[in-house]
Amino acid sequence: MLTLANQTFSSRLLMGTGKFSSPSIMKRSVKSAKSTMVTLAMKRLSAHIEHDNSLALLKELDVTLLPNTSGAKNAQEAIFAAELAYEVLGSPWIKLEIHPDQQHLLPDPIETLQAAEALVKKGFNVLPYCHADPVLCRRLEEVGCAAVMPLGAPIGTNQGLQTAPFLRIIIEQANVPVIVDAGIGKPSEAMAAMEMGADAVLVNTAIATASNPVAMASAFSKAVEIGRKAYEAGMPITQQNAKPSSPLTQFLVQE
Ligand SMILES: CC(=O)[C@@H](O)[C@H](O)COP(=O)(O)O
Repeated sequence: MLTLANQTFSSRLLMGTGKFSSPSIMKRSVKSAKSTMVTLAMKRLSAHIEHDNSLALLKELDVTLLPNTSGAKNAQEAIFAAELAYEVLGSPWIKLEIHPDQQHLLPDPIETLQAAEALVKKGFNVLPYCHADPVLCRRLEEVGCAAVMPLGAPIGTNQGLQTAPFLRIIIEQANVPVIVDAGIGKPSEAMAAMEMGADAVLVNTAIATASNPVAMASAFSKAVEIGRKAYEAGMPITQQNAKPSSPLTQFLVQE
C-alpha cells in the first residue's frame, strides 16, 4: 500500500493519461495497469473540455485524479492551474510541474519551491515534479509537500534512470514518499527504481506509445509489484571480491 497525505493507494504505479491514441485505449490501459492514481493535465482539460471525454472516462474508472500543472512556466501560472483544478474537479491533489524550457521540459527549482510552499499553505496535497536534486527534495519536504517526484530522465525521453545515484540519496534521506517520475522507458527500469526503494513510479510515454499500450501497462504493473517485493525482501549487498557460495575451500580427497 502506498500512503500519500494519509490516503492509501493499492497500486504503486501512477499513470499519465496523455499521448494515448484514443480515450478508450487510455481507459483500458489504466485498468490493465491497476493504477489507482492517474494524472490529468489541466491545460488539456481547460482547452478541450467540451470535446474531450477523457475526464468522463476517468471518472468511470474509480481512480484518484492527480491534476498536473504541466505547461506552467512560473509559480504564478502553476498556482492558477492548481486553483482551476480545485474549482473544476474539487481536487486537493496537485502534481506541480513548472518547466519554462520547452525543449527539455526540465523543472524550474526556484519557481517550484515557491509554488509548492504557497500551495501547501492553501491546503493542497502537493506532489512536485523536480530534478533529482537531494537538496531541493529536502527543501520541498520541509515546506510540506506530500511526496517528492524526482525525474529519472527528461519527460517523454524513455531514457530510464539517468539520475540513479542521486535518486539513491533522495530515497535514503526522505521522510516523505519518493515517486520516480518521467523518463522511465521500460518495465525493467520501473522495477529498478522500486528495488532501489522508491515508494512509487509515474509512467506515461512508455505505456501510451507502446505498440500495445494495454499489454505494456500490465507489464509495468507486474514490474512495479516485483520490484517492491524484492526491496521489501531486503536487497543483497553488491561485493567487489568473489566469495564462494559453499564454505568449503578445497576438496577433501580420500586416501
Ligand atoms: C503525465 C505526466 O505527469 C508526465 O509529465 C510525467 O512526467 C510522465 O513522464 P513520461 O511521459 O516520461 O513517463
